Amino acid sequence: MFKKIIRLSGCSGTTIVKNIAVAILDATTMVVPNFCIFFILMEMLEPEPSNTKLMIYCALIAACLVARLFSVWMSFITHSSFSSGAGYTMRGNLMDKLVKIPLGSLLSMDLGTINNTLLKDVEFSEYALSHVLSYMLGISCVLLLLMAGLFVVDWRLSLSMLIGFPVAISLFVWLTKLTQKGKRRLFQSSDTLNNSIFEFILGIRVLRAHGQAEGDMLALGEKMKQARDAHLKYEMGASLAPAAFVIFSEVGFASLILFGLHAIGTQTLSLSVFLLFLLVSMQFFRPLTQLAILLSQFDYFNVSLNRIDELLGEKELENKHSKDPQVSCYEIEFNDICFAYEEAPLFEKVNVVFPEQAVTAIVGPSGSGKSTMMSLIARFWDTDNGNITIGGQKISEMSQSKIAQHVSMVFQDVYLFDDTIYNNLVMGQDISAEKLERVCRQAQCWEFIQSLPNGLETVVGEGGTRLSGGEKQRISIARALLKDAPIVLLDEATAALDSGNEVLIHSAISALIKDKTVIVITHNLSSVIKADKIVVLVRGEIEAVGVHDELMRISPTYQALWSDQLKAQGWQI
Ligand SMILES: Nc1ncnc2c1ncn2[C@@H]1O[C@H](COP(=O)(O)OP(=O)(O)OP(=O)(O)O)[C@@H](O)[C@H]1O
Repeated sequence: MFKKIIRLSGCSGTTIVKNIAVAILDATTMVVPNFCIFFILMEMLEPEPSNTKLMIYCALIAACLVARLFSVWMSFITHSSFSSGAGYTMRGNLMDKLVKIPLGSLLSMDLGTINNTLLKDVEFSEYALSHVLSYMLGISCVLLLLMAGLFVVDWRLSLSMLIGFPVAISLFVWLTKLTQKGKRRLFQSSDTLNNSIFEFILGIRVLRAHGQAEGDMLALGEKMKQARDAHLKYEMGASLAPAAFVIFSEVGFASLILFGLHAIGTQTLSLSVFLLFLLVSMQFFRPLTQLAILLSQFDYFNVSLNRIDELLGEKELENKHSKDPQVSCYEIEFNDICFAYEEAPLFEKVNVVFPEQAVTAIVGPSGSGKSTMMSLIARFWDTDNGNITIGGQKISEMSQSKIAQHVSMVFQDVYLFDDTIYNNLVMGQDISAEKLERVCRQAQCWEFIQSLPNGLETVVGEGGTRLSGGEKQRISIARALLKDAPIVLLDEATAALDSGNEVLIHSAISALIKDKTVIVITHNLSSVIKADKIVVLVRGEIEAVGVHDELMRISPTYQALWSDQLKAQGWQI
């Protein structure tokens, strides 16, 4: 476990040595005065006490008090800087990991679990490193020093003090192991509840519209109860180990008194030594209770560390070459692509070319793999076999940032950040005011931005909640236009818009796709008639490739899609 702490916290050997040194100094300043008091008492019981010796003991006590001020201050600084440094490193590594794992895997993870790991587990680790680990270290040093001192004075009494330890330690380890499952259950119930709370907030509109405002459908009440029960069960189980440890180790106190009285009776022990043991045993058994509680908290910390470690162990997108290959043309090619989300393959040896500076439409029934094709081009997932190339260069050898430079995407669901329209548009790029206005006009969003109270400085709310669907869509097109990437992927970009918005967005899209390699997915077949190439996809297989007239002759699926669309247009509400 210590290896894991060092690995995950990123702390150096020097930091560990510093922490241990401070703990030893702290413990020494606590233990030495006890023995000095004993020696002062012994000296005073002598017929002629030595003033020099008494002065030395008093000076030692004073020196320990001064050193203690320093050690307390030092331990506060070293432990806090260790724990906050470790928290910073863990959070940084986790964020770095989230950037490197395939987007598809990331999106399929539970939001509640990621949130709990990034916030709760890291926070608890910080707390455990600054409070639990440091106190454990300090208390252990005090106990070891006290015991070493006592062994020097009288090993028989020392052994009698430790008589209950073998049983106490065995019971502690056994009971701690027994609560492992409870700990996992506690974390899982917290993740599940957290996830449902996220779902509740994100889906609040749907829930209210369906009279589910109290979240009954998500069984929030039940999940809260489960979290409460898991917590209660864990607390009850977790308190057993420290309780058993304290009870059995304190048997040593009774054994010390019995053995001490017996030894005094047989005149093999002096009263002063017995008094020393009684005095020091108070200092010994009290911190032992604290140590037992800290040890069980430390075990809880172990679960948090494992969860952080698990997330850090998630598979990353592979980058086979350190240098990004140069791309001079933007034709996209699928060569023998095999891909499966889970067990069942979706694509098996798919071959298709998306020509440069041409519009290719992908059509096919729902679930045939159209969006997956786009996700693979953007390298949200890595393929299981085969290569996707841009201008002949494998995308598996390109970094995420390089692919992002080549590819712009516009989806049906637009996400805007809770920031100004300006920042949502430029996305960190340095763009001149003239260019911004020109692009916004092209994307048909300049007028409505100007009509907002703060224009470009208007804050849009989380996810862009203060804007309409059409407004958000035009901003996302302006964003893609500003990026000016040579490849544009449009996934149902105009679905769910009213006809007024659709006209505006179609003219915005025309500006976006000019002279670009464009791949478009749309259920509105009338907009694919003019496409340079149409790919018909059925259950992950390419049924036919061609232009509209050809496909109307050779592709049964394309004919069926048209026939369905014409029927749907005849529908009346
Ligand atoms: N993240 C995922 N994990 C597991 N399976 C997935 C995932 N995303 C999609 N699928 C499955 O892969 C198949 C293809 O999905 P995809 O979204 O690519 O189809 P599509 O043709 O774009 O569908 P639609 O037209 O309805 O949007 C479907 O069976 C879908 O259930």
